[in-house]
Amino acid sequence: MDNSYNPKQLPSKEERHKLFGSVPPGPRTKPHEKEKMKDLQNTKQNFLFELDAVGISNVKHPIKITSSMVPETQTTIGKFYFASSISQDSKGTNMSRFTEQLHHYHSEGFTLSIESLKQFTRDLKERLEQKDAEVKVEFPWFFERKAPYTDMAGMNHADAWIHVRYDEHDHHQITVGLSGKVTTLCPCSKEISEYSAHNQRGNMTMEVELVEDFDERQTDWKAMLLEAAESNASARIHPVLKRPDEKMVTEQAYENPRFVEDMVRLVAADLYELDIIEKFYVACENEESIHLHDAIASVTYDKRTE
Ligand SMILES: Nc1nc2c(ncn2[C@@H]2O[C@H](COP(=O)(O)OP(=O)(O)OP(=O)(O)O)[C@@H](O)[C@H]2O)c(=O)[nH]1
Repeated sequence: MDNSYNPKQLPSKEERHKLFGSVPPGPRTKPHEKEKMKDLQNTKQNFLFELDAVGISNVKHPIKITSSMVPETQTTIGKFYFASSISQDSKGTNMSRFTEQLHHYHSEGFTLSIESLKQFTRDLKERLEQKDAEVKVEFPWFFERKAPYTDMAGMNHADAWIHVRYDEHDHHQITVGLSGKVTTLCPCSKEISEYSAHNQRGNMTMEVELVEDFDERQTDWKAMLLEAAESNASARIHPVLKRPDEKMVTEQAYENPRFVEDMVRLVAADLYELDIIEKFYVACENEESIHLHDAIASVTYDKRTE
């Protein structure tokens, strides 16, 4: 064992790297210049199958979003998925072009919206030289919430996502979603007990396909989905509650008991009534306070099949 190194007189960084296994660079025989490099991705040959989606996922990037609720603008973290189909005769896609375009949009001060993602997918299709392109972005959305009696405010959040697909016929398919928490009070427990009723935190997930000409300036889809979930729950979730507020939400929950089945049906009815929605999926997952397991229910409905 070589104990000649004294921690108080460390070897140089280069020597330390050698100590831990770094070796000198090997001979460089392949070209450095882009134009001399082999372009495997663009090899044309019969590669057996056309692919539905080729791209990159899990791309975290700061994004600017707007809202009809306070705060009206905010910077949050988007997690992106980018893809396009590729033909049978194409070996691969040029993956650097996805993040290249994202950075370009970012440096131009882009605000994430359905409209900007429609443009983004059109540009992406061109940049990739493919027949379609899609982008999905998930992000935490923050909104101010006031207590029902004292009006004391705090910040709540929900997880939101937008998925825009641009196809070869120049059409956009727009899907948006929101996952947020509500309070639910058990109707069965209320019915059978002499006192009280157990309640839980319910996680509502709504994913809807919007009409192609949906206008975000008329409707904030995040606020719309949040309202569909919260207005049908036993009570809303609040960051700040003083005693008069706590009394109000407790009584409100007791007056509006909900099973998971009730939640998804009531939210489905609200979404059904909105003309801007063509198809919806609604799910409720209750973190039961009297069990270790959760209670779940979901419904999918496509108005176009009527
Ligand atoms: N197609 C493909 N590329 C990959 C894969 N894994 C890594 N890469 C990427 O290959 C990339 C090289 O990017 P390209 O966009 O093809 O580079 P390029 O040909 O110099 O770019 P252009 O000038 O846009 O044609 C790097 O960004 C790697 O991330 C893979 O499984 N498939």
